[in-house]
Amino acid sequence: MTNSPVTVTVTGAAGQIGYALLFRIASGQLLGADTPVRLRLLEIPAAVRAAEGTAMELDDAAFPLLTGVDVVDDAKHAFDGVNVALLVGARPRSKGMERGDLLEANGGIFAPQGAAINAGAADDVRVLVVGNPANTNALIARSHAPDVPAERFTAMTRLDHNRAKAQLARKLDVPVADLRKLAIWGNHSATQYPDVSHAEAGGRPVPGLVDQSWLADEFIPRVAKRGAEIIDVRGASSAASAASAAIDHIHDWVNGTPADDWTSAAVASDGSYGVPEGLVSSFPVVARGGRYEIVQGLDVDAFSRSRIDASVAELREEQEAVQRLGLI
Ligand SMILES: NC(=O)c1ccc[n+]([C@@H]2O[C@H](COP(=O)([O-])OP(=O)(O)OC[C@H]3O[C@@H](n4cnc5c(N)ncnc54)[C@H](O)[C@@H]3O)[C@@H](O)[C@H]2O)c1
Ligand SMILES: O=C(O)C[C@H](O)C(=O)O
Repeated sequence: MTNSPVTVTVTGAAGQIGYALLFRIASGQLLGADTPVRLRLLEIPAAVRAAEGTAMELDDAAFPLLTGVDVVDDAKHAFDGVNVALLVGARPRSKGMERGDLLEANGGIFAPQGAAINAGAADDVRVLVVGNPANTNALIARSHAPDVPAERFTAMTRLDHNRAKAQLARKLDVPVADLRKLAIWGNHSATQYPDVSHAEAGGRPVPGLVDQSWLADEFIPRVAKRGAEIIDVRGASSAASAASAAIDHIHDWVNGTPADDWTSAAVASDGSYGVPEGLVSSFPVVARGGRYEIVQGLDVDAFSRSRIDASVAELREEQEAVQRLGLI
């Protein structure tokens, strides 16, 4: 990143994730304390006034790194010259819905946004899709942006990764900072596979520290269904934790992951680990030189294989569904 202002566009800026995200971006937590930021807030017309209220609060916070805030209701303007695009704006699910139920409702948002990114984004644009169903929305946006390298369209599974870390730390009674090499595979949905088979706690292999029944019957479903659990308990879907994970995802993409660790992100598959090329699937990834790269050469045992295959099968079904809807 340079020291000239970076343009960051946040869609759904008046929503609950937007409200938790914007102040952290403006304070420098997204890109670092030396990088000035220009914010673009995209909303639907009915929510523009609320976004303008948030822009007023951003002014009032007097962030030294914030060089300007624009509130807009058209995608073309929102993505003109954008360097970092956070596609949050979408309808969240309510109690009893699966994320797949949102496919049609939210799919229509991401085709025009992909086209607007294709038309106007900066050459170094990085896109993170947060709005659900995030993996397939990223696929839709990417398919309308043929001039942007596929690797620039990612979807968020960092919240799942962070949730997995928190659950494992609690089980082992260790600080989260002691944990390395967890991975989320597949879809950001209940089929996702939170994988600890390569994980370490304070340098010790995690598989020797937990039993398989805890992993299969408690840990995996707890992490995979945490979104629904939050909706049930909080009465609204995760917001501050989702914003925090979005900050982590972009921060690491730009600044790199630590040498002795990896993280998780949903990226365009290159066919690694048998995941069909092009699907936006979560993998263990490292960030080097401003690029996310899939960690290669990991052993995948039979249990992991069946979990990864199940989640990838769901991604293929979603891909076929949006093909039928004419969205890709
Ligand atoms: N990937 C993840 O880990 C993760 C985690 C939490 C939430 N989510 C998803 O993030 C999305 C947003 O959640 P939220 O709680 O902030 O919802 P919210 O309803 O509070 O806010 C969504 C905002 O998006 C706006 N919006 C709708 N269509 C738009 C469009 N075409 N362009 C711009 N803005 C538009 C709405 O006006 C609203 O202000 C949901 O899809 C939710 O399921 C994903
Ligand atoms: O679960 C949801 O619908 C919201 C979000 O994807 C989450 O994981 O919290």
